[in-house]
Amino acid sequence: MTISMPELAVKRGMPVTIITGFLGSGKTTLLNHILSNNQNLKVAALVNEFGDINIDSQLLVSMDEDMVELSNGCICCTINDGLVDAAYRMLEREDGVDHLVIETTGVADPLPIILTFLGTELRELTRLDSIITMVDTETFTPDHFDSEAALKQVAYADITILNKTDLASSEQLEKLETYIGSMKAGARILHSQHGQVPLPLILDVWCNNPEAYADLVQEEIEQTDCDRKHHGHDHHGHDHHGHDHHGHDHHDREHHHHHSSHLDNDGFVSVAFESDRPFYIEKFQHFLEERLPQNVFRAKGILWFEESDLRNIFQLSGPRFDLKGEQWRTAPRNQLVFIGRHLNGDEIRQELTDCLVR
Ligand SMILES: Nc1nc2c(ncn2[C@@H]2O[C@H](COP(=O)(O)OP(=O)(O)OP(=O)(O)O)[C@@H](O)[C@H]2O)c(=O)[nH]1
Repeated sequence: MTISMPELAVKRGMPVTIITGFLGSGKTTLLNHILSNNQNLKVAALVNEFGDINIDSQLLVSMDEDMVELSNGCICCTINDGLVDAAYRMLEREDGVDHLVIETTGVADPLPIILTFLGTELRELTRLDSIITMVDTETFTPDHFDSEAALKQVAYADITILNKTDLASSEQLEKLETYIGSMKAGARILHSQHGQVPLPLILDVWCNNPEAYADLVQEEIEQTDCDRKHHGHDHHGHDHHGHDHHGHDHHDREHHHHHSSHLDNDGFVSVAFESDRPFYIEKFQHFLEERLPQNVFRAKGILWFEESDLRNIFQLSGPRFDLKGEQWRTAPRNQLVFIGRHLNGDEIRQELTDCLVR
């Protein structure tokens, strides 16, 4: 097979790990654990985030910046467009990368990403090592948040990590383990708190079996070849989407792959807020406790308070939130993302504006 990239001094067979899991389940926490404990293994990460501002990149442990690539938006399209390019950049690095880790957004169906590795020219250059699915043991229930994506994340897992065991009873944990075992015979299941699992259990484990999706892979290969014919030598040929002024994707169904039917992120939307003015701490706290819409499922951000010299990392996941202070490394500013169903962005932004110092 010929590849249209001129510079082909790339490494072959690079192991790839996909970390998936629902909003707030602990994907970034696991990635940080990997990046802090990888020792001699050179790990590069691709992080895809749902929301218009990249908060995750700022929450990753300090490391060689070139080793992390980011993108925002709907994973079905955006990452596929950029994924092949980004993977190539990693493969071509002169100083070499030993392992590629991809963190999906919390509302992503992992299948299109799996198929991108198995069904495009990347299949000759990479080896899908495993799909790891993080599960929040405290909040996950068999209705999987009414989200098709959440169900698929569990269904496609090669390794399931039942995370946040500190927040769940042993009964809850046992029930969840039985449920997941019933969905997938022979599932590999690990338990963790803050993603702390021994890396030899999750990296270079040869857990993915491409035969499991052989038919879909075959279709993807045919589709990719067909795209290539129609789109000249563009090596991924996913020329099927545009952005509106909010940076959200519009999908052109005509060219859209059959398996990327997960177009609406299961109804989840994200609302971003940024400001160069600080919040009054009391007003912000009042907003969180009294005014925050019930349907906010997840929020995260970097907060600047009038009353504090610290950069406050804000995390809200399901029923709980926390703030952690650390030193600013940049000029202070506020950056926040709220994620949920049926959110009224204007209302949330107005509430937040009212918390700012004038
Ligand atoms: N108590 C407890 N909190 C945890 C654990 N693992 C992660 N968290 C917290 O859960 C919150 C969400 O974790 P993240 O790693 O950001 O989750 P994520 O899956 O990357 O979230 P999205 O980016 O929204 O998809 C953070 O506040 C973490 O500190 C755990 O085992 N126990």
